[in-house]
Amino acid sequence: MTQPLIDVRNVSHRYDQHLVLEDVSFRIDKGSFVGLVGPNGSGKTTIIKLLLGIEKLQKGSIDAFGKPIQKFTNKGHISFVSQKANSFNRGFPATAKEVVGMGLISRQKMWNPSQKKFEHLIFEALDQVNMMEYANTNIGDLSGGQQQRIFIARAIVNKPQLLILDEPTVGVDFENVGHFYRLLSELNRDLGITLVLVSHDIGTITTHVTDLLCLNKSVHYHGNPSEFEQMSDEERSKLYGHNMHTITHDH
Ligand SMILES: Nc1ncnc2c1ncn2[C@@H]1O[C@H](COP(=O)(O)OP(=O)(O)OP(=O)(O)O)[C@@H](O)[C@H]1O
Repeated sequence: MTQPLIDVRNVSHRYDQHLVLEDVSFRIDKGSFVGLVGPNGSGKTTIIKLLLGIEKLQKGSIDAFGKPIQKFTNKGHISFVSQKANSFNRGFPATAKEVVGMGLISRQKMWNPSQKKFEHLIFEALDQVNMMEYANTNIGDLSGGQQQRIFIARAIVNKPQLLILDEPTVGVDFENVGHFYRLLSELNRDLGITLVLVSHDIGTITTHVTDLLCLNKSVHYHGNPSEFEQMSDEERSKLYGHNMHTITHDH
C-alpha cells in the first residue's frame, strides 16, 4: 500500500473539558479529492488546525508526508484557503497579480513585485485558474467568484501537493459555485493536487469529490460518495450524525 499524504490515527481533542474529537482515524491518499463534511461544531476546523499545526496534538498521532506532525515543517507542501479569504474590499490597493505574489512571500522573504525571476510562477498560477487576462486588474474590482480564483492562485503558487479549502463557496452565487467545483476538479485531475474541501453543503459536494468523510466528533462515514448517495435519508442522517435532508442540484 502506498504511503498516504496524511495519516490520522486515534486522535481525540478537547477544549478545556469539552471533547470535540473522539478517536478520529482516517487517511488522505495522494491524488484524492476529499469532501470533509459535518454539521456546525462537529470538529472540522479543529482537525484542519491540527493538520496545519495551528492546534497542538493532544492524543493520537498524525503523520504528514511520512513524518510525525510535530516534526513536519511545511515548506509549501500544504496550502490553505480560509473561509475568510474573501476580505478584500474595493479600495484594497493591489492587483490580482500582486495578491497571487503574496503567496510567495512565505517562501521568499525578500520577494517584491518587481523581481522578474518569480513572475513566471505568478503567471503560471493565474493561468491555472484561468485568470491571466485579469493580472493587472485591481482585486477589489473583480467579482466574488473571480476573487475566489485569485485566492486559489495565491494558494497554489508555491506548487503545494495538498490544498485544503475551508467552506470556500460561502457567499459565492449558485452559478459560480458550479464553475468553482469544475476548477477544483481540474486542479485535482490535471495538476495532481490532492484536495480537502471542508463544507456542510453535503448535497453539492458528493457530486464532485472522490472520497467523502463525515465527521461529527468521530468519523461517521469515510468512503465512496456515490455509495453514500444511494443510501436512504435515514441511513445518511445516522452516518452524518445529524438530521439531514440532501438537496441535490442540477449541474
Ligand atoms: N479555541 C476554542 N476554544 C474553545 N472551544 C472551541 C474552540 N474552537 C472551537 N471550539 C468548539 O469546538 C467545537 C468544534 O468546533 P470546530 O470549529 O472544530 O467545528 P466545525 O465543524 O468547524 O464548525 P463550523 O462548521 O461551525 O465551523 C465547537 O463546539 C466549538 O464551539
